[in-house]
Amino acid sequence: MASLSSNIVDPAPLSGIEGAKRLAAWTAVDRHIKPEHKIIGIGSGSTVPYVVERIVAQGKEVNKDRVFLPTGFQSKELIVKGGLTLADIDQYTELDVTIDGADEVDPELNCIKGGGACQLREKVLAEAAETFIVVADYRKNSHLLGTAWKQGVPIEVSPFAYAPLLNALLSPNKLGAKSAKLRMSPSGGKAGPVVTDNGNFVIDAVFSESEYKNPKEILVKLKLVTGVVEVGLFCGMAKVAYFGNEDGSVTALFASGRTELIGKSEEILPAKAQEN
Ligand SMILES: O=C[C@H](O)[C@H](O)[C@H](O)COP(=O)(O)O
Repeated sequence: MASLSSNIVDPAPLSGIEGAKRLAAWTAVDRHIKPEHKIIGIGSGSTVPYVVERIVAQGKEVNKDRVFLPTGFQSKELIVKGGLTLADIDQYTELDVTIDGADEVDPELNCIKGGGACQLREKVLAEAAETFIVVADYRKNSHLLGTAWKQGVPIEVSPFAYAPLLNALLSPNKLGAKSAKLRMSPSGGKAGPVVTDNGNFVIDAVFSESEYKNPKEILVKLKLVTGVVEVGLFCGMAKVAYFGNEDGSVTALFASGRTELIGKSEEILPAKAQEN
């Protein structure tokens, strides 16, 4: 198998949270995007640009035979601007690898996703991939969902069904969320609710600690509600989650329960070399 590291050029160093995101993203790309991988899913959020950056750095030669599937408008832009070949799930129904960010990840690799309202397409590309990898900074590495990400589970809902869903979430004898609200556009944006890439609304619902201990149960009960398009709980999907740490190391959590601490720099940031 050809090595890719000789094509990789180091950009300017980054520190803090951004540095941690980049470490996680680069480690995931170095370990999981190999020359034989031709159909690749690109997730959404602020960590994923570093994924694309590292893939682009693998060079034109290896990327010319690959196609990249986006999970939304943002990743589509990243793919196009990176000079990579854009494709869609209706052309390629089976992917080699999908790499995506997460809002929070528990020790069993259950994830809350959808902080950027992309969970539907993200889940489709995660499910269709042979390998689904999560990348995040250390703040997302959590012992229990709902402790680091407090704004709730993002639920994409058909606009027609949002009011009854909100009512059911807030009713103790129905879905019994602790709180739930329709996600609104931030001030200065469009007045009114956030509208997803699929034309739907998002409700963020907070659940109790005991419920977060069984995220799959929350997922199943929400998915049975008519009008719910997708729930931002990814259970039993990721093979590995990489968390960039403040000290320049990366923690890898595997679906098997194994944890690996990947040491600083040399392995992760290969020496400057020639780009194609
Ligand atoms: O809808 C958005 C996605 O699920 C993101 O992957 C998630 O919000 C994590 O984003 P970030 O990398 O910005 O923390």
